[in-house]
Amino acid sequence: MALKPSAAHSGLEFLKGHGTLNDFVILPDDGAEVALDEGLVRALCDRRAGIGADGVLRIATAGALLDKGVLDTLPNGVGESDWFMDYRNADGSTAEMCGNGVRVFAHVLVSTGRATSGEVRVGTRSGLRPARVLEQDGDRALVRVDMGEPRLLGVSYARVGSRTLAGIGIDMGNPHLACVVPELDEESLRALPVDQQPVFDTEFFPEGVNVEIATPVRDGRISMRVHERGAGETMSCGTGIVATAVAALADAGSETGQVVVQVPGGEVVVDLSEGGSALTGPSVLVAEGVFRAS
Ligand SMILES: N[C@@H](CCC[C@H](N)C(=O)O)C(=O)O
Repeated sequence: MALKPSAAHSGLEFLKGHGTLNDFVILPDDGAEVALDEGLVRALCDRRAGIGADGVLRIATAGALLDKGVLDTLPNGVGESDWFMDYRNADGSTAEMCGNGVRVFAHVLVSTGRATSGEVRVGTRSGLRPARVLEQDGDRALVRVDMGEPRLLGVSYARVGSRTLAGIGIDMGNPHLACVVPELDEESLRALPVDQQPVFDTEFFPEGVNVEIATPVRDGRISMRVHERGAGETMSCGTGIVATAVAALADAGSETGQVVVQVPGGEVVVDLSEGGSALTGPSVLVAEGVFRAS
């Protein structure tokens, strides 16, 4: 796709893409000219009246977002000339990070000529997340993202349907409760009402939380579902996948290693090293057009 940076016009140029079916409207808005308020994000993400997505990824330089007051300060490691992934959940709320989003964002930067292949510097509200497009065949790519150090917050609980599940709170830049359930298999995971908002400890997670439920590690693999803050159940969540890989490996007595994570939207690979993590998975661009904002 060869969408040019957006210019002032009556509609909004957009791209649509997904990473393991976690789908995004991408707004090329290099100079941060668009007033991306809650109403516009909701309209874009509306699956009937809009384009439909779990979230919006605005492409702008960090410097432009700073000038326009969207950012108060430059997050850790991010320079003014870096491309910044201004992420919004479908309900219009802002989130610090989106792992699948960074894969799609880096793919778009390379495919629109904003970045060359090699290491792509992606600014996020939780700091710099370098990404590398490992393979690209037009609208399909395989992208690896340096996801930073997962930070353990302690044990908490979520109520999902009639079950109370213990999990580990993990900060991936954004908050997660990763529940690895000992006796769970793929069939019983499918039966859980993950589409309903889980009840969680609001004192432990005052800013809300993304809740993941997963099977234990078997042959280096886990299966996971997620209820995302600000979006409901999604088919995949990159930050949640890394958090859950951390919890699943801890459950198996390890801190480092590789875990293949199966989510409803596909499969990704997590590599955990001392003090770091990486997420490798697909990015697919499916459409481009003009949104007629009313
Ligand atoms: N789907 C994302 C996470 C998006 C943000 C999340 N809903 C939050 O509010 O923290 C991912 O791939 O990481």
